[in-house]
Amino acid sequence: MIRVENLCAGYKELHILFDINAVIEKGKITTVAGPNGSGKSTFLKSIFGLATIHSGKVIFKNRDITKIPPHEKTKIGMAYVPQVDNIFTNLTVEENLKIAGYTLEKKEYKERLDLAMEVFPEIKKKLKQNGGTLSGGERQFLAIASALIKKAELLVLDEPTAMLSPKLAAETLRKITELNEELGLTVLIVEQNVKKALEISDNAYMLMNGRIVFGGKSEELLGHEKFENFCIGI
Ligand SMILES: Nc1ncnc2c1ncn2[C@@H]1O[C@H](COP(=O)(O)OP(=O)(O)OP(=O)(O)O)[C@@H](O)[C@H]1O
Repeated sequence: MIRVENLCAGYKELHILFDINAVIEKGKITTVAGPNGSGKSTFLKSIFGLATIHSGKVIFKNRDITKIPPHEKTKIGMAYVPQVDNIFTNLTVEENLKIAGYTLEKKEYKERLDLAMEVFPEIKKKLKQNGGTLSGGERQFLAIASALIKKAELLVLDEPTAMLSPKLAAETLRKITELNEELGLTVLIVEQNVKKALEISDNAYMLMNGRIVFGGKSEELLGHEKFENFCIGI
């Protein structure tokens, strides 16, 4: 679904990622692991158009999207859910969902809304509540529900369980698996809880100092003799 070719990226003149080559397979969950500051979030931002690409390419569904701005990317099936600032806190839950579906016909919006509420019943109970009053987990759910309404095919999630209790973190990862298995969504995830993320994912990349040091099956990374070494600092 995504092919990243010889990507060098960062922030303005700052270089963070070096010569990244990666494939995000359609219908699979891919985890990006690596120590703090290794460039995981920058990798996601580069794909979504929120970092500076110095050279290389990002191909999405066989189309070169390297220079396409983020709002255009949402229209072609990509959704990026950052850790914070992922919803409109001054609007109600219902208004957030309506904004997500503003380009849809009424009937289609209703169908997408029903689907999103089926996956996230927690949100259905809070439609009239202001987004700002939701818990961290509920905000994640609302952000992902909004992506579902927008008919996202690729969900890019940056630390979706950060600051959640272990129980809610497990529930969030379970929902992500459900979206992948039942709705066929492709998922690219950076997760602080790297072992748990690898357990639900198919493929994995490990970044160190802005370079890929491992790319392959998640189980291979989990069983890698150097895995614990890799993870020092995570
Ligand atoms: N907006 C920005 N402007 C300049 N530098 C940035 C910006 N965002 C991140 N960086 C720098 O880029 C480097 C990589 O950061 P990034 O957030 O991609 O790492 P990470 O692997 O996701 O880290 P963590 O696990 O701690 O979230 C860090 O040195 C960070 O300080």
